[in-house]
Amino acid sequence: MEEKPQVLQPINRLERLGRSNTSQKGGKFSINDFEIGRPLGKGKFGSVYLARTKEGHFHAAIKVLFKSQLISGGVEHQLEREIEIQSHLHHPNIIRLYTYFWDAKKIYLVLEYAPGGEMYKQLTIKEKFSEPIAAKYMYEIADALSYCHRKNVIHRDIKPENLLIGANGELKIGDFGWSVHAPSNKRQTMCGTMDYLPPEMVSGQAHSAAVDLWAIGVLCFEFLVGKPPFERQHQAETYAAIKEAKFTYPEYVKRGPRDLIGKLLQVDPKKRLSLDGVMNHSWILAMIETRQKAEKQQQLEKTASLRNH
Ligand SMILES: Nc1ncnc2c1ncn2[C@@H]1O[C@H](COP(=O)(O)OP(=O)(O)OP(=O)(O)O)[C@@H](O)[C@H]1O
Repeated sequence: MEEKPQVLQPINRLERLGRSNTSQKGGKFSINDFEIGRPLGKGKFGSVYLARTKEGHFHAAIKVLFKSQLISGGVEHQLEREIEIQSHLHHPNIIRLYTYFWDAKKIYLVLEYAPGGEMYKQLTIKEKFSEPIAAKYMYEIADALSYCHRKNVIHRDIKPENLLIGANGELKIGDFGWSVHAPSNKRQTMCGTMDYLPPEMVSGQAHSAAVDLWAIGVLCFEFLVGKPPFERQHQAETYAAIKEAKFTYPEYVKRGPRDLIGKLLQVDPKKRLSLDGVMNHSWILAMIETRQKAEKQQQLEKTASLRNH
């Protein structure tokens, strides 16, 4: 009997992509189970489309990757790890990977759809976030990473480009391409932006889950200022600044966030504030309370204006 696609089952058993490369078709579903909608974006190895299951009309984002491009880019193992890790993570601030399947040429990842789009785009439009919004995002990412670390998963590539926004405006970690199971003794060379690399990775030393603590310190700064703290004209200058955690705050950054960022951007990984410490930081708690009060007030005003009409 054919599987009904309305309830998407998470992956139970990861089939090696190496093997899938030789099989014509595989997985519980096929692309024929979906109606494909508008493109949501394009990555290095393929495109992402809005989609819904033909049965049950369940919305999802389908990432279509070309096997030939994955192979020529030498990233099959990275994808395999991304699938293996992401399929086991179930958290409100992490994009779910529901399932995947493949045909002769392509691999399809069926992902939770994030209607708010890219965090990076929002930050570009708004230039910088208000303190209550930045603090809410910081709480959410700390909560998601705390869940990952408990499962011995280190993300290693936290930056606005890898974050999406959910239906209720919540932060969602959307990309696990560089994540690993801890502990990782590997020296890693990474491509892309260097702005989020911690001192221990810049120096080519072994690293731990504390790399994610450094990255959310950089993220908090970028949320509030609109650019990362170690951005310099030349890469060598960025490296030098990272190694000494040397950066300055614009005047308008207040004491509360300075305290949090300073406690995360510690050169010694052992000295960095824990994720629990982030979630219980006085500035985060105060900002969340401010936001909740403002939302309550808005709700009251809305109810009152409805009553007056
Ligand atoms: N789950 C999703 N919900 C909504 N939009 C998404 C989702 N996943 C990806 N997108 C959109 O599709 C774009 C491409 O995603 P993809 O993960 O392929 O590439 P990327 O991570 O942005 O780039 P790269 O391939 O260079 O790492 C994203 O930038 C985003 O705009």
